Amino acid sequence: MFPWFAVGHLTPFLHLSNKLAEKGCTISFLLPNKAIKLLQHFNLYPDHITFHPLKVPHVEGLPPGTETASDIPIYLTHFLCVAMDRTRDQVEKIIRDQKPDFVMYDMAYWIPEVARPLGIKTIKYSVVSAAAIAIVLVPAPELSAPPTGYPSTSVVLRGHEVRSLLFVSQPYGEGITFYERACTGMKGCDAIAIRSCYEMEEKLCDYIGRQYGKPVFLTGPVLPESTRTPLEDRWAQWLNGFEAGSVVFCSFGSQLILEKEQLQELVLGFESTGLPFLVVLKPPVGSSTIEEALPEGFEERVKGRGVVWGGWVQQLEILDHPSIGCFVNTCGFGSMWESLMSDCQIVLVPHLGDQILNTRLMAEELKVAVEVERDEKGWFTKENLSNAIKGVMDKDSEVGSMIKKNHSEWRKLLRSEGFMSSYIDKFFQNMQELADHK
Ligand SMILES: O=c1ccn([C@@H]2O[C@H](COP(=O)(O)OP(=O)(O)O[C@H]3OC[C@@H](O)[C@H](O)[C@H]3O)[C@@H](O)[C@H]2O)c(=O)[nH]1
Repeated sequence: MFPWFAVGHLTPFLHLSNKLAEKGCTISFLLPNKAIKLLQHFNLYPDHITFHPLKVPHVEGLPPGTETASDIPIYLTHFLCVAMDRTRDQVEKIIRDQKPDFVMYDMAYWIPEVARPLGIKTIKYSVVSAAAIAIVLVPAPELSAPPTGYPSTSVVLRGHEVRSLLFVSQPYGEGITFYERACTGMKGCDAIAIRSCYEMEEKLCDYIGRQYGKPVFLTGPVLPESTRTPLEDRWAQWLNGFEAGSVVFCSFGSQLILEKEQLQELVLGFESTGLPFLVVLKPPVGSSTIEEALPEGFEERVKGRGVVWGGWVQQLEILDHPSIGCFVNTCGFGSMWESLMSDCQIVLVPHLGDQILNTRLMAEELKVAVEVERDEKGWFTKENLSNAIKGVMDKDSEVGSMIKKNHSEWRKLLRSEGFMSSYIDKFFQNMQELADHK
C-alpha cells in the first residue's frame, strides 16, 4: 500500500488494509515516518500489516520537517508531490525486496512503471468520490462544463465554483500537472478501485471504467464497524455534561487552514446558534495558536457551552458520543462517510472542488444534509451558518425532519448486516481474479 501523504488518504488505505488482513493478506504499508504515530491505533492487525517508514526528502519551498499534507497549506501541495516522487528509490527497493502480488497507490503515477517489469499487478485506489474523478477527466480549458457523457446533472459545479478545479492544470510535481498525474496513474494500472458503492455512484463508476477501458472494483465505504479506542477523558467528560443530541461538532478535515477573518465569522456563527458546540480547526493563516485568533470577548461569552480547539481530536469517537447532535464539516470524502454512519444532523461547508461535488451528492441527491449558502469567494456569513445549524437542530423544522429521515435510511443500509463485508468479499474476489489473469 502506497497512499498519498495526507491523512484523508492514509486513513482509508489503512482501513482497507485491515479488511484485507482479516482475509489473511500480508501488507507492507509505506508512509512518512511522522504519520505512523497518527495511524497506528487504526492498525488492527499488526501481525499482518507492517508499517515501512519513508524518509521524506526536504524540497525547497516546503517548511523544514514537512512530511504530510497536514503540515502545510494547500497551495504548497505541489512541493509535497515533488518530495513524494523523490521517495521513488526507497519505494522501488521495498517493492523489489517484498515482491508483493499487488501494489495499491493513488498519487504515485509511476508505480506501474516500477511494478509491471517485476510482474506485479497494480491497482489505483481512489479515496475521493467517483464524481470527483469523473469531472477532471477532461483537460482544464474545458472545465466550465462537465465532460461529455458525464452522467449526473445535480452532482456538478455551478458558476464560479468551476474555479475550484483550476488546480488540475497546475504543476503537481516536477514537470507534471495534476491532470497528467491523475490520468497517467489511471492509464497505467491494471484496475481502478474506488472507495464508493453502487447504491450511490453506480453511473459515475461505470462512466470512469468506460473512459479508461479498465475494470473498476468498488470497496464500499470501508469504515471500522465500531470505534476501538475510548474517547479521551477531556472530551468525554465535557460532552457528558450536555443533553443527548444537543451539541454541535465542527471539524474541517486534516488540511484546511482558514483565513483569520473566515475563522472569526465561523465561530461567531456558532456563538449565535445559542447551542453548545465543539469546533476543531487548525490555527488560521498568520496565527500560531487558535486562541490568539478568536474574536474579542468570545471565550468569555461562550464559556461553559462552547470550545474552539486547535489540535487533533478522535473524530470517529466524538461522532459516536450521544451528546453530539449535529456535525458541521467540509464534506471531505472521509468525513462524508463518517457523517453518514453517524446519527447526527449534517451541515456542509465545502471548500475544495471534490468537497463541493460530495456536498451536492449529500444535499441534492441523497437529501441527507444541508449546504450552507456561500458567496462568490466561496465563503459564508455567520447568519447563513447559524441559520443552517438551527434549521436542522430545531425539532419542528421540516427540512430538519426530512434530512433526518433520509439520513436514517442510508445509515440503516450502510450499517446493515453484510453491507460493507459483501463489498470487501467482492473486492477480494476481484483481486484474486486479477492475480490469476496473466
Ligand atoms: O481532528 C481531526 C481531524 C480529522 N480527523 C480525521 O481525518 C480524516 C479527514 O478526512 P476528510 O476527508 O474529512 O478531510 P481531509 O481534509 O483530510 O480531506 C482531503 O482528502 C480527501 C478529500 O476528499 C478532501 O477534499 C481533502 O481535503 C477523517 O477520517 C477524520 O475522522 C480526525 O480524526 N481528527
